[in-house]
Amino acid sequence: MAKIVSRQFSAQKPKTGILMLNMGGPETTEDVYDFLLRLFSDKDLIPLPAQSKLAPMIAKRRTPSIQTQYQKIGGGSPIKKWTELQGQGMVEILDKISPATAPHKFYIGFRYVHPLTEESIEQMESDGLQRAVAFTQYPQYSCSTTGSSLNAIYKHYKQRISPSELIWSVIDRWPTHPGLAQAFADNIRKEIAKFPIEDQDDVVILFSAHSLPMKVVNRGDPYPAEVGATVQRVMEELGHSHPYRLVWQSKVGPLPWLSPQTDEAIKGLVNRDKKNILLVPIAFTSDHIETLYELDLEYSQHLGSEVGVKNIRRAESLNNHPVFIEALADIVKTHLNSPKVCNPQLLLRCPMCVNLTCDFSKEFFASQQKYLDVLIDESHPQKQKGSK
Ligand SMILES: C=CC1=C(C)c2cc3[nH]c(cc4nc(cc5[nH]c(cc1n2)c(C)c5CCC(=O)O)C(CCC(=O)O)=C4C)c(C)c3C=C
Ligand code: FES
Ligand SMILES: [Fe+2]
Repeated sequence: MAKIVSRQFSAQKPKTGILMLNMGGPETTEDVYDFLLRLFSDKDLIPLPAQSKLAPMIAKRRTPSIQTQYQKIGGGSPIKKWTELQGQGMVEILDKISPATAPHKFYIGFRYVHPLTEESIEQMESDGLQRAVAFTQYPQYSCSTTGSSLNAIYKHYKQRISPSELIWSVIDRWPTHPGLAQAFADNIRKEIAKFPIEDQDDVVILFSAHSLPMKVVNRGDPYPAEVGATVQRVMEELGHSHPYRLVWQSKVGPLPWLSPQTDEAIKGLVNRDKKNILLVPIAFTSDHIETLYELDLEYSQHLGSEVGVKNIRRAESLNNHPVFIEALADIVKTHLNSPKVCNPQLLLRCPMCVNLTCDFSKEFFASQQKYLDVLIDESHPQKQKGSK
């Protein structure tokens, strides 16, 4: 369908909307069931037989234990608070460094809690933006995370009756952005400095990322390689000051997942007399249950003393690190300056993908290119006249 690209923008009205995509987490223990229900209903994350019947059963069964975990970290997930701070900081910088696309407004699009991606899209439509950027907050691309959020945008438009006025483009991954690596390196240096001085040279850096089922890895999911790329950039930034490993946490269910598991790696290192360990959550940018519960309580406190570590600490999550916020703004500015709706990498399906939604969703984003071309031509009238 044709879109009207020429519109007047007043100083107050946002011109560019940035939809910050993430999974989200329950704000209170009362929200846990709904969070789990949406998560287990997501066919792009966990395809289950008879999903609409099984999802409520599994969600119900898991709710009490997940509620206990959230209770132990203060009653809920802080992800919305951090995303709001990150978004606010990012648009303030963008208004300064990218005046041509200002005013910028950020929106939060969570997959499993409010504000849901679909709700924020409708808000963006009614705000009458000139263009909309889907900006994943997962630095590394997995079809189970960013892919699922992008599929949700496609599915929303597929069932939407009124015509859309938005021109969508996508920032789908940024695993090696220099600001991301610098912010991680800064938090690592600060945390190593908190080890007893005589132990600081002995520290092993254990980068820990959420694991993936081997079925997903073997389908050709890009996430493991991209997490590895982030680790390499961070280690370069640190001048390879310490030895390190990349390990995987939060396996769910009985099937094989990518390993070594973080808890087993801690045990294995201690058994090999490496007893000063720094844990670094590398695939999520703000605090969440895996950092605050799994890494801090389960591994650092309980497992650590059980297996006899000397010192075990965790690097702070990026949260509102100023270098990280600058990086978010820089990623968006570079994207807005580019004539492309997305990275060519987004348009390639996994070699073993059997999910047709991936195909349709990639087509949907690729189809936005013709509208973006018109918008770019309209914003550079001299270029249009001057050249052939
Ligand atoms: C980059 C991070 C993540 C990837 C990749 C990922 C893949 C993935 N996850 C599941 C299953 C579950 N994940 C659950 C929670 C959860 N997952 C991530 C991140 C990634 N998941 C986070 C940060 C969280 C916790 C949210 C929080 O508030 O901290 C859960 C629910 C919890 C539970 O029931 O144990 C499930 C289930 C799969 C199957 C998968 C890849 C296919
Ligand atoms: S599962 Fe990766 S593109 Fe479909
Ligand atoms: Fe997960």
